[in-house]
Amino acid sequence: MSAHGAAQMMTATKSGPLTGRAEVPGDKSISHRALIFGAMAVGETRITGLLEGQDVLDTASAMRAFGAVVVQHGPGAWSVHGVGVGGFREPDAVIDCGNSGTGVRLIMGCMATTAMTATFTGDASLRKRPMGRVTDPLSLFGTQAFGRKGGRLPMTVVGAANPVPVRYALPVASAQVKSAVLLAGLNAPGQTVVIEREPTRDHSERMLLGFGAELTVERTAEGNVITLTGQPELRPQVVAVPRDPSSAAFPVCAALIVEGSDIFVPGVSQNLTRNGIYLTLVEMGADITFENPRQEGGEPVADLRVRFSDLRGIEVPPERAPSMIDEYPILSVVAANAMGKTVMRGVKELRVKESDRIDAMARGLEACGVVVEEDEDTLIVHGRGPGGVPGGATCATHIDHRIAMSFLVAGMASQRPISVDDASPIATSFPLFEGLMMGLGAKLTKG
Ligand SMILES: O=C(O)C1=C[C@@H](OP(=O)(O)O)[C@@H](O)[C@H](O)C1
Ligand SMILES: C=C(OP(=O)(O)O)C(=O)O
Repeated sequence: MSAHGAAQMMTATKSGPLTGRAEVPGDKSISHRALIFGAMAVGETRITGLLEGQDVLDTASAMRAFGAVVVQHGPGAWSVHGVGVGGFREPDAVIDCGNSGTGVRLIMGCMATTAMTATFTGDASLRKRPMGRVTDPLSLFGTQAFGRKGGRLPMTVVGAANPVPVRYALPVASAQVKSAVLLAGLNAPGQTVVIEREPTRDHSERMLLGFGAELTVERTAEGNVITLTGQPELRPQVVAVPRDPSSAAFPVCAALIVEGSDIFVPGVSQNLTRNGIYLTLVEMGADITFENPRQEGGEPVADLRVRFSDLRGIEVPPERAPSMIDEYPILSVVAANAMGKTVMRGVKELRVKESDRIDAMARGLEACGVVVEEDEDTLIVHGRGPGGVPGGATCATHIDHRIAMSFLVAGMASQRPISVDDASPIATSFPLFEGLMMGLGAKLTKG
């Protein structure tokens, strides 16, 4: 929801060893999609492990506004009575996607090829983010969009009454844009083709297949060519949402930098389009073991055992960026606690997330006594070695959950405490972060 409540300052203080079991919540990307695909299927989809973060709750409200019946049965247990592809009804109020880029962009896609009008808005962070990257390809179907200057929310989208299928090569590596085009293609006749040069998270493709759509992915010299046959009848599914590797990265990275730590993080998705952070941490010398690898809910998962480690800075391969795009803020905290410098190139997409994440991390790390270099597409962190970050600063979080969690993790290992000006956005993706981290031994205090 847009109404951003009172700011909640929070402080992290040097913590003893982190130990125990960290059960992180359900995957945010898969949770959004389970609700959306459930709403577009005919009949009842059952979901377990749904992330009950505000981003996902806002998507649940939006699906209700379009006519689906979305019910919570217990913690993480939800059902969606879908209305079928093309079966959405026109919402009678503005759709408020709160803080969620994934929510608004995917929902624009799924209504774009139905003859109806919907107006979208979000919080102060989401209203700054570019929507043209989605409305440009949607216009090829015949959809119209009227937003503020620069393609910003609030925005009214007029769905195409007679959509045509499209062939679209993604100009940016974005699973949100890919998914919006595929969702729009569902209600267009014929075949919609999306070409992605660099692979991005593939949850939409997996889920479309699971819900019974006809979809092929061809790996060619120009990248992945994804072909979707329009106007299928989607069959309702039972969806078990695996634990979120992006959320897991916070306790994992905290354990790596807080001396003496040894934690267990069960059932974390190891989807290859999401596991870049784990490859990178292992290259830096992290002591992580991936135990009991198995399939859960159609995704590869493993249990992670993580111990405090002496880490070294590395060059992160730029082509890895799409598979760890949300993890650069926490990686830069790990880098500050490693020996030597860590070079992160090809990361300009970070500038259009909930905040400009390169700027937010660079300014905050500098305030904590860490030397940082940046340009439009690059972040370089000069490591100070284990426990070497001075800290003693209050960092601005800019309505960005990942910036807030990153600096709180930094404060668990720094010499002096680190505060964040507002921890409330953490509720968008990881509502139980504070309790979970304190349960492991982290020292977090409000104020
Ligand atoms: O499709 C998704 O669920 C997401 C895609 C990524 O965004 P982009 O598509 O903008 O890279 C990621 O940053 C976001 O947290 C979730
Ligand atoms: C970028 C993120 O989410 P979204 O784009 O959905 O707001 C994120 O969760 O880090």
